Amino acid sequence: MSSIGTSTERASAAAAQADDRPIAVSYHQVGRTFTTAKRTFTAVQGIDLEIRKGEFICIIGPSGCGKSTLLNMAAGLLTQSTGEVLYDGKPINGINNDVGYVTQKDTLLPWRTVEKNVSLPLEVQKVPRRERKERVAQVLDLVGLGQYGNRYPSQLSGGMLKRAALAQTLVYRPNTLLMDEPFGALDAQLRLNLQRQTLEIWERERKTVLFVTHDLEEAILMADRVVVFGANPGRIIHVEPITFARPRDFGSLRTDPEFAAVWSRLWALLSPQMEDH
Ligand SMILES: Nc1ncnc2c1ncn2[C@@H]1O[C@H](COP(=O)(O)OP(=O)(O)OP(=O)(O)O)[C@@H](O)[C@H]1O
Repeated sequence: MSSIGTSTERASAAAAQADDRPIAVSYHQVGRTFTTAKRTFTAVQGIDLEIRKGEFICIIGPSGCGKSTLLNMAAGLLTQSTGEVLYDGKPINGINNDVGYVTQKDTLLPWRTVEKNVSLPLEVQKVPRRERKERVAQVLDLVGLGQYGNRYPSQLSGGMLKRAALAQTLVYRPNTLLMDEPFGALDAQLRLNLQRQTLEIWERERKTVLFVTHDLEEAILMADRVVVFGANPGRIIHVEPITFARPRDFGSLRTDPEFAAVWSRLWALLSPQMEDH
C-alpha cells in the first residue's frame, strides 16, 4: 500500500472531500435580540454558518457572546429574531427531537439508578421494556459505564456523572449532539479522559457535534472546525479548519509545532475579545 503526502496533507484532502456531505444545521444571517426590564439588546448578529453531517464543530468565545443562544436555536428552544435556522434543510418549528443536548449541569435524578436515569428518555417515548433494557445496556457500554448501571448518581465520580449524562442523550439516538461546556467544571485529568472518550464515541458514531467550550486547546484537539466568536454583539469573527489526522493522539498533538501555531493564531484573535469583555 502506498502512502502519499504527509499526514496533515492527507487529512486536508479528507477534509476537502468531507465538504460533499449534506448540511445538517445552517444559520443564515441569524440575529437574536432580547428584551429585559431595563433594555433591548442584540445578543447575536449576522451569524452565517453551515455545519455538515458528521462534522465536529467547536465554538469558542468570551462569556455572554451568544454561544448557548446558537445551540438553543438548533434545539428549537429559542427562535431567531432575524434570518433563518435550518435543520436538514427545513426551518425548525418547535422542539427539535433530532438533537440531543448535553449541558454543564448534571441532569440525573438522584432517586433513580444510572440505568433508570438513562432509560428515562425511552420511557417517555414509550419504547417497549425489553428494547429499553437492550439500548440502555448498549449505551452504558459505549460510555464505559457497563458495570455501574445499578449505582445511584451520588455513588458516581464527576467524570462518571458526565458520561452517564452523555449516555442519557445518546440513548435516544439523536443525529446531532449539542454539547454546551459539558466538561467545564471538571479537573484537567478528567477533562482529558472525557475528551478522549467523546472523540472515540464520535469516531464510531459520526454524529454531527456542536461543542461549546472556553478552552482553546480542547477546541483544537477535538474539532474539524473551530468557530471563534466575538462579543458586543455576539458574532462569528473567524472559522478555522483543523486538519490534523484522525484518530488524534492528544499527547503528540500537543507537542506538534503545527498545533502550537494554530493555537497562537486563534489566541491572537480570541484574547482581545476576552479582554474587552
Ligand atoms: N432568555 C434570555 N433573556 C434575556 N437575555 C438572555 C436570554 N438568554 C440569553 N440572554 C443573554 O444573551 C447573551 C448571550 O447569552 P448566551 O448564554 O448565549 O452566551 P454564552 O456565549 O453561551 O455565554 P457563556 O459562555 O457565559 O455561557 C447574554 O448577554 C445573556 O445574558
